[in-house]
Amino acid sequence: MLDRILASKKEEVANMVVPPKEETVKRSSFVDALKNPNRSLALIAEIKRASPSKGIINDNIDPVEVALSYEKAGADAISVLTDTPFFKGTIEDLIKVKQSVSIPILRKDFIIDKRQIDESAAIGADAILLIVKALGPEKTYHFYQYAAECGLDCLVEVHEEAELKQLVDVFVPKVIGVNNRNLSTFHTSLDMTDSIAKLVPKDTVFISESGIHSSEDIERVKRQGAKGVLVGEALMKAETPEIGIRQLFEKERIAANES
Ligand SMILES: O=P(O)(O)OC[C@@H](O)[C@@H](O)c1c[nH]c2ccccc12
Repeated sequence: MLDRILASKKEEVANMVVPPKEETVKRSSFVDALKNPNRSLALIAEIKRASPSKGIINDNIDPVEVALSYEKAGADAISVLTDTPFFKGTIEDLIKVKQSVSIPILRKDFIIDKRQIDESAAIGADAILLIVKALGPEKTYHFYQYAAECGLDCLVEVHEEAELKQLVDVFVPKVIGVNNRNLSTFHTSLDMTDSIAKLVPKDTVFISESGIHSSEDIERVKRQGAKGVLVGEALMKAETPEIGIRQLFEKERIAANES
């Protein structure tokens, strides 16, 4: 599946027109937000209408309303899918969300070309996702540096131990995420967080991404060493985004009440 997405992205990029840089964008630091979370674990709450693995998740949303609810419920950052063919997200979603909240925005897409980094800066993203499996470690490094020149932070995503080992031989990013979902097979297991956690360099913020549905899952990845989580489906399917976030961090509230 990743191959299909990347092939479609290649075509998209060939036809893209990068919008002019918006000088008035006020960037907010993704890295700082993750380092100073509102809870014992940072929450990146995702706006995701659909995915190739789950089909339609929740098509009936106003991304601005969801973003405002995420911010109000104490999310530390918001991830906005901007890929249209596979995830039903749009660049307009990100532009509107950035204009409505003050917490940092991660552009979630498949970045394979530097011009998409220019575009991300122009539309107001604060950070971008770089997928090591799609880029390889060297290109990930070059894109990471170029993003920094554009004022953007990166979430560098790995899935396997070997990928992480190759990556840290080249450079150590400030934020590394493990995708608990294999993008080729869609198999999802929180065991991935466990195996990757052991290899993440000490000063790197470590994020567990995908397949997190309950407060038990949150406690589990926290025990495994994650400093943050990226959650989409569980929040998009909750009665409201606030209720979803409250339920995810229920154990934490109980612990706080008891002490
Ligand atoms: O909806 P979930 O299982 O909570 O997952 C969110 C996020 O981790 C997932 O959307 C994601 C992680 N890495 C990606 C790369 C591309 C597209 C999507 C993703």
